[in-house]
Amino acid sequence: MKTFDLKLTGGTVHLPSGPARTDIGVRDGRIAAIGAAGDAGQTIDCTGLDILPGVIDTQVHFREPGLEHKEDLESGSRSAVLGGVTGVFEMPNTKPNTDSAEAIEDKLARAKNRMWCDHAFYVGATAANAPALKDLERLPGTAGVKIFMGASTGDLLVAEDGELARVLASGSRRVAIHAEDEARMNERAGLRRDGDPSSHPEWRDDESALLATRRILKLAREARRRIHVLHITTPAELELLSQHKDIATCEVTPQHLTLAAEEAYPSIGTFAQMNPPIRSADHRAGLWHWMGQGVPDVIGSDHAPHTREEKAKPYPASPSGMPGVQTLLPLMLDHVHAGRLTLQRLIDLTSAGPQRVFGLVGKGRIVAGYDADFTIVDLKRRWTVGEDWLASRAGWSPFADRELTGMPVGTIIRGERVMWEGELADVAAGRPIRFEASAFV
Ligand SMILES: NC(=O)N[C@@H](CC(=O)O)C(=O)O
Repeated sequence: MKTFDLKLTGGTVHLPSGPARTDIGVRDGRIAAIGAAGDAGQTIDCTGLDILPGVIDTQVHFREPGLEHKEDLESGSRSAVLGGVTGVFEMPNTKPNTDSAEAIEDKLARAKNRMWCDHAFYVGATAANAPALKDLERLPGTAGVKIFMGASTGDLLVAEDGELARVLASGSRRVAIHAEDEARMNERAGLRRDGDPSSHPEWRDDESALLATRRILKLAREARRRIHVLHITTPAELELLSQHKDIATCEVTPQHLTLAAEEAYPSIGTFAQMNPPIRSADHRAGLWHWMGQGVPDVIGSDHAPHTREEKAKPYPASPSGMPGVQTLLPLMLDHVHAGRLTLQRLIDLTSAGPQRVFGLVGKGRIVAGYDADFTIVDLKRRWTVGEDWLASRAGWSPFADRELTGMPVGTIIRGERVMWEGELADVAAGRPIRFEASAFV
């Protein structure tokens, strides 16, 4: 019998202590040894490549059930592994909404043998299911509860303080929040200019986001509940969140770190429309400032696919959201190449950060005993994002034709080579992600 099932040799391995030129031995889907000698059933030569802990994207919308013309669990997760992502948390604004035990069980059944990466599903909060959330959030394969404070794609919405308090009082896990203030946005609806998506950030302005974040922080403190504020778009929110680290974590997205209103709306119009909106270059600079201060905990893609035909409708009939799970890591590697953040910080935001924030079992670090999840990258490769490379059913990306430096070459999940140089394995074998007991207290 061989010592290992799989051995990765010759690569630069990004351990919690820092990068090291060493071999990794994998047995039974787990990391069995770092640096030890031994023979293996299969060896992958990683010379010249960097081996990162598997990238975990904690915000994707894969649209199944009900909206499969935009995406499904198979196409969305194929897109994920092609982009080097080994695990995803999938959002509840499907049709029907994922807001019950039946809906979670249905998604888990659909995921079996069809999802390429490991996965967990959020349960959507509503005024009606608030009492049940304390049980729903404990179902195996559940990522926890998601609250939409402002209306976006779908009809999940919990906007009133009383309702929000009831949701926060039901359960103990960290709750993911879409923080935009519904009442303020309703008052400002007249600011939307027909046919002009550049009015999107004027309507859903800074204050709409800041007000919602301020409200949820207060309610979370009263309920003694931990929260995770998704897709932050304003420096003011990051400054505020920096003072509430004991109960609040937060996410930034590659698109808010990369795009700016001044260029995006004139060039791609409604295809740049998302919630919360792409804002000005000054906002983008502010997000990078707070990135440098270590405030964001995770980077999530908010992969939110809609078809070209849907996106081409005139604003504001056009839906909000853009695909992104496949370009998350490539864009961020390009930012590393440009010197905007270190590779070590990126690893923290995409692997160790999600592990810490959500309490994943055996994922997020290259440590003996952990799942053998690796994202293998060529930091020097210069390439152009081609539409034929994109696997999302949406079929487009705001980043198509962009020249980037740094590319995911391989995706290994629990010791299986799921993607190598753009080629997929024969079978999709993603499994539900498990969570530590500490995630529930
Ligand atoms: N981000 C978006 O603009 N859209 C998301 C919903 C959401 O997260 O707001 C979608 O599901 O389309």
